[in-house]
Amino acid sequence: MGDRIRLSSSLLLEQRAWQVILDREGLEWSQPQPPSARGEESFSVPTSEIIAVEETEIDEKQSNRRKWRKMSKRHAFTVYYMKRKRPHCWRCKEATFWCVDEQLCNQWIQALKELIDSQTSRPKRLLVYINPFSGKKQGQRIYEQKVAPLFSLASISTEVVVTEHANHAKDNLSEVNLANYDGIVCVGGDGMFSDVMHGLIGRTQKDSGVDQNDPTAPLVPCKTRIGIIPAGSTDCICYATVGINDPVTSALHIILGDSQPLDVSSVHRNKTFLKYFVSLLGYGFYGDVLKDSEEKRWMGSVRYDFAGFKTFLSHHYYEGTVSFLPATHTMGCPRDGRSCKTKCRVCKQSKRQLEQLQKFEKDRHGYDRRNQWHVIRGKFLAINAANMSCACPRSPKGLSPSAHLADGCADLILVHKCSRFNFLRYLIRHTNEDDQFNFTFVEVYRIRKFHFTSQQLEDSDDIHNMQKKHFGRFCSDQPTCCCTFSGSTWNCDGETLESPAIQVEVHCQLIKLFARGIEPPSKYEESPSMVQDRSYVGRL
Ligand SMILES: CCCCCCCCCCCCC/C=C/[C@@H](O)[C@H](COP(=O)(O)O)NC(C)=O
Ligand SMILES: Nc1ncnc2c1ncn2[C@@H]1O[C@H](COP(=O)(O)OP(=O)(O)O)[C@@H](O)[C@H]1O
Ligand SMILES: [Ca+2]
Repeated sequence: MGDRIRLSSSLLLEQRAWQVILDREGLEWSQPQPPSARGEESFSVPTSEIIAVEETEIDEKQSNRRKWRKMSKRHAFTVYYMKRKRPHCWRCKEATFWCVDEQLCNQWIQALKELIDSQTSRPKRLLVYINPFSGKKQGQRIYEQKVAPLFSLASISTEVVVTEHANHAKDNLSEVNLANYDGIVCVGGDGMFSDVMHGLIGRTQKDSGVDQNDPTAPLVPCKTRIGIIPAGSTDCICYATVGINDPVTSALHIILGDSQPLDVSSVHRNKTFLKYFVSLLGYGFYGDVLKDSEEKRWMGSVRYDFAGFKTFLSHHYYEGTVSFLPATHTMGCPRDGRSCKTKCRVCKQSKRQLEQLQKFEKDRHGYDRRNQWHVIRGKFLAINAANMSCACPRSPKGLSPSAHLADGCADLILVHKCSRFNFLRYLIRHTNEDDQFNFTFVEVYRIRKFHFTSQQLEDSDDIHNMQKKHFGRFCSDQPTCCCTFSGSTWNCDGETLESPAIQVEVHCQLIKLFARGIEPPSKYEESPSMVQDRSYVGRL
């Protein structure tokens, strides 16, 4: 839309006349002479929050109403826009404006359409993957009833794939023509997102000739954004990037073309790529909870409560060595209370400084005096690497409340062996305002890379080294070693991963989501209150 477009007309809304103005900034309507009893009434919707405009069909009943009979011809258009219902929760609202003649009505529709088209970050074609078995098995219903009508209102064309097996989305993404789509949408939980993300990252690396098995290879960032329609059991990734697990809100973030960069961490064992994660990589407690709950899938999301209780009672600890490279490129730290918000400055600055640091390291062939690895040997109840806060309905502040979405760091949380009572106190602090890191048995570090080796593997390595010396065999070089270990399992974004030794590296802003991070509360207060409070989709 050109700068020249500015419309200003007197139009009817809810049987009252309003002065309505449209310019590049957005749409505004106010009472020309505010009745003193009501006070001044004025409403505005920024361009970035206008969803669609449609010519309004006028039914007989409406047109026969006395008020409308005064108008020679009955022409109206409806504007659909986003409204903040409560913090982080968005809805699609509508306002119908009546015009004196057809020409004026068309002029308004045309101008609004041009304005919407000028929003180039909005997707027009989406590839949608639905896991019909996520969470309460409502994925398909949620998509068809709450999301598809909004996509069609916003003139977005979709290709929908209902998955038939695990890894279906991942396999499919290795062959589709990505140029045909402006984004990928996954309907499901964290596991479904993981499938889609692995497909997209794997595809991008393959197309760019990058070998994912090489732990030192710089990965190529993915251009296509991913949208998450939450329909899973935990929905941590959606909750921590949007602030709520609500399908309509997520659909609106997609439609309005939001973009939130996200760090992705890679997990390798020696020269073998194992997995990526964006939220949690957890060994010990969270790994055991996940492994136990996988056998109880039929229970739905309560499986986590059962498995959580059982795992808590079993109180297993695991011995091993953690070594990590602390992040020196960021001004944030895990206990500074500066949580990641929309357009986060910590993330922006960290990315810039990380690029400088990486250039410096490259010039010096990896050598940097600050690159000091820390080594901690111990008995751990839990080892958690949180790439983001990991907030979810079970823990609204998350495992690491001040972790950032896009700073190139993860927060490494080490929970040392302690009494059951103390571990319970630690867990409970995930659900209240108290600092869960304020315990002598808990350590937390902001890191770029970390390694873990279980005690059993270290011991068997010693034996193997001896064997190698005497017999020339060395089986622990293999990713799937012939030995069995009584170690824990990794919980990698809700997917189980078995490996007694891993190397993890954070890749700053490797992917982008249709989201905008956590909006500060002031945004909700700014949201316009509406004359016409009919929700288009809220009732569905
Ligand atoms: C006594 C009180 C105990 C309260 C403990 C609260 C801690 C809750 C922390 C939640 C863990 C967040 C990490 C998210 C993991 C998901 O990826 C994963 C899989 O989610 P999905 O089923 O795919 O949606 N879910 C779980 C529970 O491991
Ligand atoms: N049609 C399917 N049948 C079985 N498993 C599937 C199907 N589609 C996807 N999956 C797998 O289901 C797992 C869990 O999915 P997710 O959406 O996270 O549900 P939940 O939140 O209930 O765990 C994912 O690992 C995904 O690969
Ligand atoms: Ca991060």
